[in-house]
Amino acid sequence: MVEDLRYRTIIDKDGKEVVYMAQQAMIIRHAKQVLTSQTKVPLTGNEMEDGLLVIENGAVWIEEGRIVMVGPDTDVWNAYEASGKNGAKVIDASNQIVTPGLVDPHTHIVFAGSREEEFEMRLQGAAYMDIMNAGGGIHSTTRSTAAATEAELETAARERLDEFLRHGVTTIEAKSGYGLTLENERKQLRVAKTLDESHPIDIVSTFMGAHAIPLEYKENTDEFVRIIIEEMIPVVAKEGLAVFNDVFCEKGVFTPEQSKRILEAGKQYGLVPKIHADEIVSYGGAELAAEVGAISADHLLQISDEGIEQMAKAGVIGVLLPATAFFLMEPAAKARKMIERGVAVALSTDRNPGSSPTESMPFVMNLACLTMGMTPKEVISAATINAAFAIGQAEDVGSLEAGKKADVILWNAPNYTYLQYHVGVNMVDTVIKNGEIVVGNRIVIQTESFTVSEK
Ligand SMILES: N=CN[C@@H](CCC(=O)O)C(=O)O
Ligand SMILES: [Zn+2]
Repeated sequence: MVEDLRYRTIIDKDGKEVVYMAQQAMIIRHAKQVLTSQTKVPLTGNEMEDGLLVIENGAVWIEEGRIVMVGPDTDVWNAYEASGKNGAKVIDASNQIVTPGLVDPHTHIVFAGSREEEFEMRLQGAAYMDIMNAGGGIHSTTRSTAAATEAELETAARERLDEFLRHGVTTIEAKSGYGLTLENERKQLRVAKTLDESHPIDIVSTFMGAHAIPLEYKENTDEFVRIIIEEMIPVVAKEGLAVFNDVFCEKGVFTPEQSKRILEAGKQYGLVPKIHADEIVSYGGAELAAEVGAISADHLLQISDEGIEQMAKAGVIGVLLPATAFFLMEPAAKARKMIERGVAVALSTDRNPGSSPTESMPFVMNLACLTMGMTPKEVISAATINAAFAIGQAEDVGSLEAGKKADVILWNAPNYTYLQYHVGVNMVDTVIKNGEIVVGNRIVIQTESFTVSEK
């Protein structure tokens, strides 16, 4: 059957299919507030607060999947009328706020199984690392992922992506790391690639063969490091399966010295370093991130003062994962200290089956305020533009600026503070990806005779 490109089918919140007519322009009008930023570099210090622009009674003009103009409603509407065009689909956002599509810069979404039994063990006092060292944790998910077919992994990850989308995320990073053999790492990365090509969410892939030391290499960890460097990285890079190379630099996993070798080897093949740093103990991961020129260092629950200084100096983005700290019942990262000392902070779910089984960036944003003392404005900067910088996508996403992808979220909230204050609910009303409504069932006012009909 030939697809009729004049029509688009979307799934509304009740799971009902709605058909609407696709057309060139879309204008979101009368938003209570449009939140965006305009910057060529990650926002740091006071700029995380002041760099977030609040346009009262704002509008966004979209054409062919890109943003044409953002500003006060009258300015945008006058410019549209002056352009001599008509036929735009107009969305009334008068009870809503509008933000860029959220960016999640740290996820592990391609895996099989779940680990609720470990959750129960932890509730009874077991430690996350002890469970892993006893052959559970990451090893347990590695076993279930090895047993799953590519199609099964794709189905499971697609459901997670749908949940992300319903929570306002339009771009994510996805790591491998539940393979730990070349074949199984490639399997995960191929699934991420397929999903990037077939799901509305854009996916940027990270190779993370250095996620755990397989049990059979426990006594000879350097041999596994050699395999990653000599056998995995060259193939993954050659096949174009990843942009970034990540290491779990942690006591009992990869030492800073091994992590450095793996990250430097990735650089030789064009893979940009990222690091899981200072999560459980202070281990020099932040300092290493600065030394190797990592784009980001993530977790940072136990970062040292020296690590903060060096990350700020080297321009390494700190990706903070407050849902992970919350779920592991650990003290939150010191976001205030990092922001005050000049580290650009981004936020992420860290979606994975062991330490953060959530697809909700709004929940992460709530936690960032409540457990790390970030302000509502800082939180939006961290979940949009700084998150986009943390995965090298800021030229295209992370803010509502002319020329960028039209990834836009309409929230059922009267102002940006309410978004953080109304805790634990999903206030996403509409998700627009590349100029198309992909979540939501909007009342659309037509400026011409276009129709919206239900199947
Ligand atoms: N800490 C290391 N890796 C993941 C958890 C992976 C898992 O437990 O399955 C993280 O970022 O939290
Ligand atoms: Zn992680």
